[in-house]
Amino acid sequence: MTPLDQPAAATAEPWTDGVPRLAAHDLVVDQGATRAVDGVALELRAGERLAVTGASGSGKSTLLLALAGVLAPTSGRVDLDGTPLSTQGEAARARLRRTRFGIVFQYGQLIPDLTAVENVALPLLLLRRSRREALEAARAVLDELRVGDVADRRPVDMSGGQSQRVAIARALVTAPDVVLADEPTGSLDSVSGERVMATLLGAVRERGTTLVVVTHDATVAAYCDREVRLRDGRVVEAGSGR
Ligand SMILES: Nc1ncnc2c1ncn2[C@@H]1O[C@H](COP(=O)(O)OP(=O)(O)OP(=O)(O)O)[C@@H](O)[C@H]1O
Repeated sequence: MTPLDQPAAATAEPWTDGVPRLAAHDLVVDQGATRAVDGVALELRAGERLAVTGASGSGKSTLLLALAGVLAPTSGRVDLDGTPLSTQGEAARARLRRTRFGIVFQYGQLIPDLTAVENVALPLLLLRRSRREALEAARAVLDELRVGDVADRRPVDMSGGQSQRVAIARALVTAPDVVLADEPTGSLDSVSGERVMATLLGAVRERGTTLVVVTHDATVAAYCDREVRLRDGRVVEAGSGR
């Protein structure tokens, strides 16, 4: 079994300037008639890795989407480097999502008609990088995540673990400051899931990227710096992951 990444405490920087990379203040998010996130406060420094756990329906995915600025808060706010996302217009928020955030979903959500390398290059093409530059950068990240050999395959011809590595590569290719991952190994068996998670944890650690990962897996949570557990949209337990 591949061991998970080394604990991050040794490299975690102390607070330097007092401004967290990502912060939620009194965050409330309604989903239809449901108060999915109900007054969450969080502060994450650069390079910190947070696991969000909780039962199905406890608000984990909604919290993640609000942290990314995809879902607008009903009240409260999310700050990136001290600047509220909500004070930015939709176009500026969309640009922030493309440049500062990387998002990984449970089922990868790769575009089926594109090859792995084209899927990974896409965020760079959306940022108007040249096709050649984008494809080169995409191949480099695929190699790093040990899926360079499937670069020219379409998702249908990849295993679940390979697809998730490609999805992680797509989230990392723009060198985002924050990666948000929603059950990124939830569709995989435990051995394959652990390997993929080790890859993700190692890659963000190497880059000093802040990570918020929604997980049901206690092992994953244990290797993050911190864990918060949600119940009915509220943080019921917050503590060190280790
Ligand atoms: N689009 C929506 N419309 C209405 N209610 C929603 C919507 N999305 C989520 N909800 C409700 O909001 C609450 C939180 O859902 P959310 O998906 O954030 O939880 P979760 O912890 O991520 O669950 P899971 O582990 O099953 O993915 C649940 O009660 C859910 O039914």
